[in-house]
Amino acid sequence: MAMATSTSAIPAAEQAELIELSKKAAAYQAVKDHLDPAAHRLVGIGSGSTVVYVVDAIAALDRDATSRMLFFPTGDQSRGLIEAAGLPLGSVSQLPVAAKLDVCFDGADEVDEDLNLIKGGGACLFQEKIVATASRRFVCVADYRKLSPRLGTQWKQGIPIEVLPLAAKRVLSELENLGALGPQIRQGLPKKAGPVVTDNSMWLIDAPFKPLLLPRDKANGVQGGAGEDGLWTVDALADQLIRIPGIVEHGLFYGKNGLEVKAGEGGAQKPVAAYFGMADGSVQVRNA
Ligand SMILES: O=C(CO)[C@H](O)[C@H](O)COP(=O)(O)O
Repeated sequence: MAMATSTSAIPAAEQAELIELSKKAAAYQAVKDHLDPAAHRLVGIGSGSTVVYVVDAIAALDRDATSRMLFFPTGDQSRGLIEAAGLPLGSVSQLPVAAKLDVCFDGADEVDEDLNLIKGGGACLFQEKIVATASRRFVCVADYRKLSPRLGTQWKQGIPIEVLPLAAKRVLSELENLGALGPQIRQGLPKKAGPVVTDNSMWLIDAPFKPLLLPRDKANGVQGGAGEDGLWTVDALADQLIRIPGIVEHGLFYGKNGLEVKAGEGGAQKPVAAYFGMADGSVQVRNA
């Protein structure tokens, strides 16, 4: 089982620099391996700090090729990145349902052994899910801190859940009933007083759960998985969350990836590959 490399003995400033370098390495490698300038036309651009390097890597490619492409953002931040890089801007609202993006690149807060993800730490997840499911291939870019055996092991602040503001309190109780450990409405302080408001004018709840199981854990005799004692498999919890009235979308990306769905079948949320920049400067790739 691959584990995050420990850097705890390194001074904070050096650690921050290592993290930036690792994000950059992952992003450049992912773009090199998965964006085909000769063939690809429609490209999704996710949100977060690692995606900044994805856009840098794309902007450094041959302009004749990238000017023939359209780049689809997952929110206000990525729209700004695409525009600042002078790349052609698309809009998912104008993309026919039958049309697929060739590839999309996005970050994650945590990635498990089966490439299930937690996303939404940067308050974007709903449009990210739309873009991921609209793409043939979703490629995840991250640094070594995101590598995890099971979701909820490294990322302790909880699963980000986008909610309709008027339903937020009811959703908090429903989450507690499912076993969430102290779910909270995300607050904007120190930069904004009151709840964080998403690009879709919603609020966010961060809902910590015990680490989420994979189907094989149950087969291997681990108890729980369907909510018993607050223990869930990723799929069972994700299916349960989306049934709660007031939850617009949650930050679990799970189920199938773009290579697993049949032609005409949609709904692939998982990446086909995840690129992790490591503390030693290398890039580790987890393929589906
Ligand atoms: O889901 C996201 C935004 O809501 C990001 O992809 C996720 O938070 C990772 O961000 P970063 O690349 O800054 O670590």
